[in-house]
Amino acid sequence: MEEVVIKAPAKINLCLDIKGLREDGYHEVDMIMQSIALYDRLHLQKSGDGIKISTNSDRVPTGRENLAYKAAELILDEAGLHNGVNIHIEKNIPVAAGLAGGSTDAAAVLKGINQLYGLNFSYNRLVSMARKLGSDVPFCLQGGTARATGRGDYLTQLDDLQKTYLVVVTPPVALSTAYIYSQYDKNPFSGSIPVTRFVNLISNNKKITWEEGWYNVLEPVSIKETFDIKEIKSLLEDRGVRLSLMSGSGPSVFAIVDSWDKGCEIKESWPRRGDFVHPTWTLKKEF
Ligand SMILES: C[C@](O)(CO)[C@H](O)COP(=O)(O)OP(=O)(O)OC[C@H]1O[C@@H](n2ccc(N)nc2=O)[C@H](O)[C@@H]1O
Ligand SMILES: Nc1ncnc2c1ncn2[C@@H]1O[C@H](COP(=O)(O)OP(=O)(O)OP(=O)(O)O)[C@@H](O)[C@H]1O
Repeated sequence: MEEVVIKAPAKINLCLDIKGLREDGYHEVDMIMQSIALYDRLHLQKSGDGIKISTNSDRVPTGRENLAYKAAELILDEAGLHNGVNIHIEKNIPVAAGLAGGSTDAAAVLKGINQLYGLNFSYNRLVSMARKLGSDVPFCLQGGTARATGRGDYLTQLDDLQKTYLVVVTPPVALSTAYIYSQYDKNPFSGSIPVTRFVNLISNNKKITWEEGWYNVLEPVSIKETFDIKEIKSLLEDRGVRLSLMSGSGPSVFAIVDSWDKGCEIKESWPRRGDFVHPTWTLKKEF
């Protein structure tokens, strides 16, 4: 095989709680993650000399800072291979938007190089590489619906949801995950999110029924940084959605809608010109 093309889906956080600060400086989280049908597409090609990144986006670095580059370097090194790879990232996921764009590209590179060079690394071996690359990368490797604890890298796979339609809205502002977590510490959430209850509800119903209490504790922090989030939430609620929530460290906001058509209707009538409005749906797990 000389070339592979891998789809790299975005994720949303259906809820996100923070339990405290860990000794390693990261936050202990408890969240439910969901992969969605909004994809980057990675084209991987064998090459003799080094790792090269190209992309259609002017927001994505093409050097060592790219998480896809780091993933390629790591897996080639673990395999003891001196060969290289050319990676073209067709970027569709908004950047620095709370949708794990970089993390999913990294996960796709691990899978892609495993296939391209026939390395036969086990899933568990890929997970341990994913952990080294970032907290969201292990989830991006498996997809579907999962509870994530620890740094976000300790996963409990949940049953797949029934196909659920969503709309994701991203304003044209980037938020740094590290900055949002650091701001959170100045005013931490005093309550607690009943994540176990939500996990049980999802497992019993195979869908999200949006009872009281679904929340992302980073949302008020990011709202302070950018008023767009509040405006988007109120526009979504005006359009009849039951609940809208910020994903990850933001600024993307998502809402469940009854049908694909409803998502398209929201997109077509969206009044804020600079926003990225994406009707989409939940995905099932990959591994
Ligand atoms: C906000 C989320 O996207 C929710 O899924 C994740 O928690 C962030 O995951 P990520 O982007 O893969 O994060 P990493 O690349 O591991 O870390 C970026 C920075 O975010 C902060 N960070 C991240 C994860 C975590 N559990 N606690 C943290 O405090 C740290 O300052 C870290 O330096
Ligand atoms: N392959 C990549 N795609 C997008 N951004 C990348 C990539 N590699 C490195 N980056 C850098 O990472 C930063 C964060 O981008 P990314 O899209 O991963 O954020 P995010 O979706 O908020 O992440 P998360 O939801 O995991 O916190 C960007 O500002 C960009 O400079």
